[in-house]
Formats: sequence, C-alpha cells, structure tokens
Amino acid sequence: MVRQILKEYNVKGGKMDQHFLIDAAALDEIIDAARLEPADIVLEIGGGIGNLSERIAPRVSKLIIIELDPQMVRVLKSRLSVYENIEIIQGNVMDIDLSKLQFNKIVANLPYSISSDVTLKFLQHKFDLAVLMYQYEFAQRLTADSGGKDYGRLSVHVQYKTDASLILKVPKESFEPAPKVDSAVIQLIPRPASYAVEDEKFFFAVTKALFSQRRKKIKNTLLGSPLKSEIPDLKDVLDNLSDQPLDNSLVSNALQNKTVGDLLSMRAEELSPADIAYFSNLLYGKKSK
Ligand SMILES: C[S@@+](CC[C@H](N)C(=O)[O-])C[C@H]1O[C@@H](n2cnc3c(N)ncnc32)[C@H](O)[C@@H]1O
Repeated sequence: MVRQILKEYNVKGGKMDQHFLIDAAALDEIIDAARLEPADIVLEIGGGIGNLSERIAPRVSKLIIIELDPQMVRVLKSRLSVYENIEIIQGNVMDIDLSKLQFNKIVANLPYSISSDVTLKFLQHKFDLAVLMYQYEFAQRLTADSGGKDYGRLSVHVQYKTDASLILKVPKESFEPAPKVDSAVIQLIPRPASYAVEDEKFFFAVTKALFSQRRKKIKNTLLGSPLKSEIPDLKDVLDNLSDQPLDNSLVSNALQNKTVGDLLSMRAEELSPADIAYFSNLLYGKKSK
C-alpha cells in the first residue's frame, strides 16, 4: 500500500530523514499506543505521505501536521483532502513555536537527525501523551536505567518529566527506503517526578555537567565543568559537603548509608535521576543567587 503511494506520487525518500513506514501492523500499534479519543488534538511531526496521518485523522477532533518538505505537503494535501480536521503547516519543527499551537497528544515517526532537540522541545510543553518513533539506540537511551552505558543526560531529562517506555522494536526492513539502523517506538506520559527539584534549570545544568565526562569520578568531572561559573568556589563547597551523610529516604539503593564524599568518588552513570536531583538541590543551596 505505502509502496504504491510512493510510486504513484514519484516519491523516492532518503533525503530529509525520509524513511516511510510500510508495515501496517507497526502503524496500527503506534495508533493503539496513542489511545486516541474523539476529543484529542494531535500534533504530528513529519507527515510524509500521510500513512500515520490517515489513521489519526478519522479518530480525533483535529490533526496538526508539521512537514518540512513541500513535495510531501503536496502529497498530504492530495491524499488527505477528504478530512476537514487536518491543518498542515509547512516548515521545520525546530523553527515553529509550539506554544502557539493547541494540542494534547503528539504522534510522530520522527526525523532522526533532530531526535534529541525535538524531544527536549516537546518536553517544554504540556501534553497528555506522546508516541514517537526513534532510532533504536536512541530509544534505548531514553528509557535506560542508571548503571549502564545507555544511561545519560537524555535519560535523566526525559525520565524526570515523563514515564518513558519502549513499546515496539521496528526492524529497518519495515521502512521504504530502509534506513541503516533499526527503530523503536517510545510512549511518553508526562507526570510530576516523585522527587523534588528546587530549580529545574540548575538541575539540568548539573546533569549536563555530570555526564560531560562520564568515565571520570564525579568530583573531577564537576571541577572541570562549566558548573564552576555558577559556583565559583565549587572545590571548597564540595570539600565542605564531603562528610555530610546522604538522606537515605531521598536517594537510591546505590547511595544508602553513604556520604556526599562517597557520591563524589562515584561515576555519574551510577546515580539515578532522583540521586541527581538530591545532589543538585544540595549544590543549589550553596549557589550564590
Ligand atoms: C521518518 S519520515 C516519516 C514519514 C511518515 N510519517 C511515516 O511514518 O512513514 C520523517 C518525515 O519528517 C519530515 N521532516 C524531516 N525533517 C523535518 C523537520 N525538521 N520538520 C518537520 N518535518 C521534517 C520528512 O520530510 C519526512 O516526511
């Protein structure tokens, strides 16, 4: 079906991250995961030839599609003309102010070159649920637990804001043209974190600093990081906190009965998002405001 459409409209794909999902079962699973309701307003990034869009539009009150490629916009307009509830915006999602659009769900087979930036952009907005296709390795990073190589800054950021689950692995053969790598569908459900963060901006800055040198011990990483510009006497602050016991009720199993000094001699990937929030709150108290 999708191959036929590509032929009919003479769409080759390959440029602008254009890999079209041809597996109907995978398309249906994406739709199921979005738990679409008649009142939903869905934002789709990269409509392509409309293979996801045509499954979304009949089930919701409105579908807003942002698509970069004018050729794809023409195909979308031609193929989806029967639906009166679709708004197509031609442009780069990274240049579009999403706060000007009203939507409560996001469904997209994303352009992989902007995976990180567009995900962080989504997380600045309010929405109920997102179902997003990523490159498989990237999807693993989003859902990774602390302790492994996939766990990093992005995992902390995404898991602080949402419950993130990998719901489907999609092999490269499910796309036309096939990309070089496999993909996976992630469901994001925003919710308040179970731990407190005193200052979000500072928490993100600490997280970024912690993972800037993931093989080094935390103390050395921080002292060589831009965090020094936020806390000029960072070395003294860390030395003075060193003997302070961590609050067992706020930190993960890996940090039970440990001191700040013990934490500083660990590596960032050993800290859970809650541990990083706890540590960032400690440092925030020492930051000159
Ligand atoms: C992986 S394809 C997905 C197409 C289709 N939705 C599907 O599932 O088969 C990504 C789509 O995003 C579009 N695109 C690429 N970069 C974009 C950007 N920065 N903003 C909006 N759309 C973009 C491409 O033209 C392409 O149609």
